Amino acid sequence: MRIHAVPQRQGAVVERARTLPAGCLELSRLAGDIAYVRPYVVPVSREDSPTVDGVANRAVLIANRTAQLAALEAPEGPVLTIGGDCGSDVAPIGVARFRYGEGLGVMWFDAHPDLNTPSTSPSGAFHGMALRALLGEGDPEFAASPAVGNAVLVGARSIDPGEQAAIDRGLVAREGVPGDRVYLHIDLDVLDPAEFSGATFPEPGGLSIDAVAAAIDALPVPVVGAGITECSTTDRAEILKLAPILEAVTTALQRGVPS
Ligand SMILES: NC(=[NH2+])NCCC[C@H](N)C(=O)O
Repeated sequence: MRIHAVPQRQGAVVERARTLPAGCLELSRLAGDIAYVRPYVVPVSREDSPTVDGVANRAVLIANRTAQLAALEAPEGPVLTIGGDCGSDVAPIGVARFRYGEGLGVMWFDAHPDLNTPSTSPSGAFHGMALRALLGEGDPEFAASPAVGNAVLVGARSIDPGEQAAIDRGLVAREGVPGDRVYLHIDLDVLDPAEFSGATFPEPGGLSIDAVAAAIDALPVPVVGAGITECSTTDRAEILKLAPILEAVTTALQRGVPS
């Protein structure tokens, strides 16, 4: 397997996002130690760019995607992406959708559904639009084509009105396993901030680290890719708490896909 560290912060606009790049690098080191893989750091921009068409830092995000797509050309798989904001998981999931076809489903472990469009977003932050883009909607520049057909939200508890409307019309499910092969997207804000305090956009409540690891261990279908995003802390003790999740994810990825 490969580990791609994507120290992108421009998809988040909160102050705490300033430390996302450093948190990404620290978390990717631990992931590398656990998986015995040297992380590849994708050369994303450290700059900002203006809000265009309702998306903050839009030009920078497009440039960052080009760097990610170049890294995703590597033939060895599967890939564990360590973000960065949740927008850093859009390119790898889009590539997985191409590679694995319609049966690919996405499990979106996140306190937020990330189902905004530029017109419903309260912030202009692309990380809040990431899943909507993967489902083929929102800003056409980012809308996946082919789109992901099936996604399940896990742990969502801070939902904007435009996101609720998308859920109500059945764009995503709230339980079950979304396909015969799955991509795991794990925004660390899915966790209870009382246990892990290092996420960029924490929300009260949430899942325990052990519950997330157990849910991954119990998946009945192959895991073809994964992303762990929104780590804004460099506190070693805090990051070490995440080891059970990294173990579960790397074990699932290394198990591979039966041919
Ligand atoms: N993956 C995340 N941390 N998303 C935060 C999104 C917050 C809010 N819903 C927004 O669109 O701005």
